[in-house]
Amino acid sequence: MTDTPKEKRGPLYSQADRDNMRWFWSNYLRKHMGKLLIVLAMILVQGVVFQQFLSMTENGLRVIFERGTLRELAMVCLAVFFLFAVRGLMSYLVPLVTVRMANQAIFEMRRDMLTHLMKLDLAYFERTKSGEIIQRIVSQTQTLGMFVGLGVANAVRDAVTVIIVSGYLIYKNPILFGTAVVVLPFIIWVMNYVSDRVKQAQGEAETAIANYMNGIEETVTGMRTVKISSQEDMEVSRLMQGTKSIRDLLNRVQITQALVMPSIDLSSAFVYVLVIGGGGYMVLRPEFDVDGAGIITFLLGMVMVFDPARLLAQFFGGLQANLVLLDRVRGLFHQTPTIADHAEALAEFDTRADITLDKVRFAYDPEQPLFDGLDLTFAGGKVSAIVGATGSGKTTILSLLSRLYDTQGGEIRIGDTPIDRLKVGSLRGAFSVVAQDIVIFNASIWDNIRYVRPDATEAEVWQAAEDADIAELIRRRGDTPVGPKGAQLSGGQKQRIAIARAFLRDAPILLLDEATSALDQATEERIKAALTRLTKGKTTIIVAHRLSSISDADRIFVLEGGRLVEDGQHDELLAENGLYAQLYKAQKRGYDGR
Ligand SMILES: Nc1ncnc2c1ncn2[C@@H]1O[C@H](COP(=O)(O)OP(=O)(O)OP(=O)(O)O)[C@@H](O)[C@H]1O
Repeated sequence: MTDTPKEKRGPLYSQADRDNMRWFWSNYLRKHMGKLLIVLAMILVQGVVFQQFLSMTENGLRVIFERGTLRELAMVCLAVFFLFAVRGLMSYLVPLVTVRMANQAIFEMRRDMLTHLMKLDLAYFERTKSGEIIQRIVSQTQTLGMFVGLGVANAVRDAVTVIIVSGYLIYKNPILFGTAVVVLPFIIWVMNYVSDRVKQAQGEAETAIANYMNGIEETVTGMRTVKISSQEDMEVSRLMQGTKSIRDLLNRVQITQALVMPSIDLSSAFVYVLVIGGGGYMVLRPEFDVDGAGIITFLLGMVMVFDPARLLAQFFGGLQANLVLLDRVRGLFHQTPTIADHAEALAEFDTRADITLDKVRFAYDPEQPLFDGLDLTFAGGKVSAIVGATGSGKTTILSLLSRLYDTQGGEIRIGDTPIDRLKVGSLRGAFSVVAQDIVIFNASIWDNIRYVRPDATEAEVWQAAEDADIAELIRRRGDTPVGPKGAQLSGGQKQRIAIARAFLRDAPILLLDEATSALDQATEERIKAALTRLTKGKTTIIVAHRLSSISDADRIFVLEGGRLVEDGQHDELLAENGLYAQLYKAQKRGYDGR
């Protein structure tokens, strides 16, 4: 899973890249236009400082070589010092503004990402690796922020310096400058080559890192299985494959980027030779009217152009990598939820009404439909149970009721209202759920229970904890967090937290999916009385394998391979002598040891 497939190489500055930059600009930067203009002004001052420095140096050299006095020389030195002090001040002020601006942009982008993430369908999280999501929100946004905050500001400063100083050099000696520019096509070619390769390698590196993070997460969270099966060495070698491909990819990115500097150095050496040779020739030939001070200053100017040009070239290499990141980050916003509020969605509905599945069609995998026209009605205010072999679709029915997935045909109604005409929040607010896969956060048991109703009073939380028979454990553990995913708790303790949540939430529709399967008989008996109180007057749907625990349900639905094969009360179903009776007898034999 840590293999990194070779990705298709996209064009440089593609339409998508331009769209992404426009998106970033209009959402996160344009609002800081005022500050950006101030930054630009400061950057212009920095460029002008260099031009002034050149002009003063030329004058200073003439003072030295020709007619100068010590006083004049001192004045030139003072002025140069002043100029660089101004440039230094700007170098401090520019990041002061840009860094805050970029961090604010990243802050807002993360806020938008998290908000958007919460809206996405459950299906998105089932097909997307968590490492990929974490990487987008944590490291890719961070790198982008640093790039925007410092990288772009420096690049603008360097570009301004190159333009102003080049402009000045063209003005002073267009022939010599024209000679120097011959290296430009070579530099552009190198830059394109590097950018192209960086873009592809960066894309592959990001995918490899996402897989890697996911692999580590799987290993760490599955450590119990790893240890019991003595697979530590296999896990190390599996993760080392990812470690290796990241090393190789980063080598590729960075070694390619390292091509930039020597090519610029080579070009600058070429240009300096041209300037010294060509300039020297001009000084020696009277028809050019150029003196030594002019040539030395020109050479100094070229040095001052090449240094920022080098950084600028490096910036364009980095820009490709960051465009890849921007594309990944924005990719999250391209994911759209399908389960969302209808334009005229209702907030109020009769939560005690019957719940009807009417010709429901649903498939996780289009090739293998699970329900193909399922009809059944859960009576409002009564206890219904769904039984059937594993994989027959029991949990899926519960998921469809609360719109964790949408049906692909037919409809589900509460009373007369189809559930997709209700506000998703109102619909889900009507459910208390004890699910099979209980999610426990690394907080105290108390906080874990209160999670489903943060406004509950202390007394209400204690009451729910007492009802679920977990209060004693809370008293013993106090505020100690329960470990990642509740690792320090037993299965039964986790289940009791989930039951306490259902008590605390006290919503009108109760879904219990194998809610007491991990409890010992004595604890189950203790909780059962409280659960019976809880279900009073509520529409309750219970999924259970242990048929003895649902024998007093008002109605039992028996599923087989996504089809409803029987329904009725316990005694009726036994009398029918069908699938339910078979399952019941098989379990009874199992318990009796016969
Ligand atoms: N998120 C999912 N993505 C793809 N397939 C799924 C998903 N969840 C369940 N399935 C498949 O759908 C079928 C029904 O699953 P479901 O969990 O509803 O069965 P169940 O009757 O509740 O089983 P169990 O008694 O084992 O809990 C199974 O074949 C399962 O593999």
